[in-house]
Amino acid sequence: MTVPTRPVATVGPVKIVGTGLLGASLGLALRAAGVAVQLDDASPSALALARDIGAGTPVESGDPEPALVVVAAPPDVTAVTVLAQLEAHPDAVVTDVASVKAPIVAEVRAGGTTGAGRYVGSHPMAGRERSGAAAADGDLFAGRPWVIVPEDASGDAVLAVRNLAADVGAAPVTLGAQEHDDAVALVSHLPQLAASLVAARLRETPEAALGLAGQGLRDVTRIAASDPQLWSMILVGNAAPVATALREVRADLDELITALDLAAQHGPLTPGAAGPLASLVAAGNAGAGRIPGKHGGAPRRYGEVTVLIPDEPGALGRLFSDVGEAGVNIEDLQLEHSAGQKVGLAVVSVLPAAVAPLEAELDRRGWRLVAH
Ligand SMILES: NC(=O)C1=CN([C@@H]2O[C@H](COP(=O)(O)OP(=O)(O)OC[C@H]3O[C@@H](n4cnc5c(N)ncnc54)[C@H](O)[C@@H]3O)[C@@H](O)[C@H]2O)C=CC1
Ligand SMILES: O=C(O)C(=O)Cc1ccc(O)cc1
Repeated sequence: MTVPTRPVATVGPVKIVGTGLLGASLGLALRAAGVAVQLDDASPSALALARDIGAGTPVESGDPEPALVVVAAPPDVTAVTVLAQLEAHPDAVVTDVASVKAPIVAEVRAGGTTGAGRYVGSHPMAGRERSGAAAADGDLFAGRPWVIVPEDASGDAVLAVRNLAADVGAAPVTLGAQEHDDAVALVSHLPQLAASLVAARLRETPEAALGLAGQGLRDVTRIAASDPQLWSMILVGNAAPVATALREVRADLDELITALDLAAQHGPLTPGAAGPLASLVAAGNAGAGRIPGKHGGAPRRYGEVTVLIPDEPGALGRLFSDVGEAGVNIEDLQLEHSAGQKVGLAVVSVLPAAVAPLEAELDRRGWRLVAH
């Protein structure tokens, strides 16, 4: 049995319906906190995988009634699943974690259930570009905001969902449903489309050009690997705010294209060519500087140590063993290797406090470190 490491306010059992990335990550986090977790999924194989990674136990008839049900299914089936769970568990609080809130809150309300006061919409602002329990991570929610949308819910129901968020290390933030959807259009949905738009241009880019790609392209396109089906549901679910954001981008794009056409036709020093470009890059500086955590805001979860890896058998194994002997745990690893290069880069994510000692130890052992 998992031994809880800190006091937990969540009263179990917690039933998780939808045991993919979000559901299984939540199950892992709750199990680690010592809370009983029941799992349910429309897909038997998804359910079995979540069970096998330790996210909880598949629900069975005769199980104790859950105190809290978390619906972590795709957005298009979320409202109907919430309504079914409110009916199936008349004393339970029911929440969901879908990435859009206004249409789901409206559909639950329109469902005419007597249990609407037990429903609290929510959205952990934590995820990744992969789906399914295989990508689950019990630390996914640590330090991340978790939006709570009380609307018509009772105070007790809201408290249960706030406790859930806090117990898995997230920071509860209260918002109205539309307020949430307007905000995520800008901070989550527009970035997804921007990444996809840039990455889509690469389909026919010559390989020789792709071989020149550096960290900039990788940074901008990381989330282009997201699940198309999930994201199409999210985007149509938040259509009006996303369309508004895209129109604003289109106005900026039109200005940039006009300036570039001027430069292309009349030379780079043509009046009116450079100004709009500099303005846009400066506006980007100002916007990026406001992102919490990037420049002096909330701390990042991990620090990074970047090491040059010679392209020879066993080099990576040697690095792992040296990191292990330095007493440091590798939290994540990214490998960058350009075609035809004799070296690659290993970006090793470690706890922030381990960065400096690890760099010193790897340097002492002869590794070439790359400064950020
Ligand atoms: N992927 C991400 O980064 C984030 C996703 N979300 C939200 O979390 C929810 C789940 O997303 P993921 O875990 O990424 O998706 P996923 O694809 O990894 O998992 C979804 C699971 O729901 C199951 N499912 C589908 N229909 C069902 C139904 N009718 N009843 C029960 N289970 C059903 C699927 O079999 C699958 O196992 C979505 O609503 C999404 O908007 C929220 C924050 C981040
Ligand atoms: O990977 C990232 O940077 C994310 O921001 C993940 C994410 C995806 C979807 C959400 O609804 C919330 C968070």
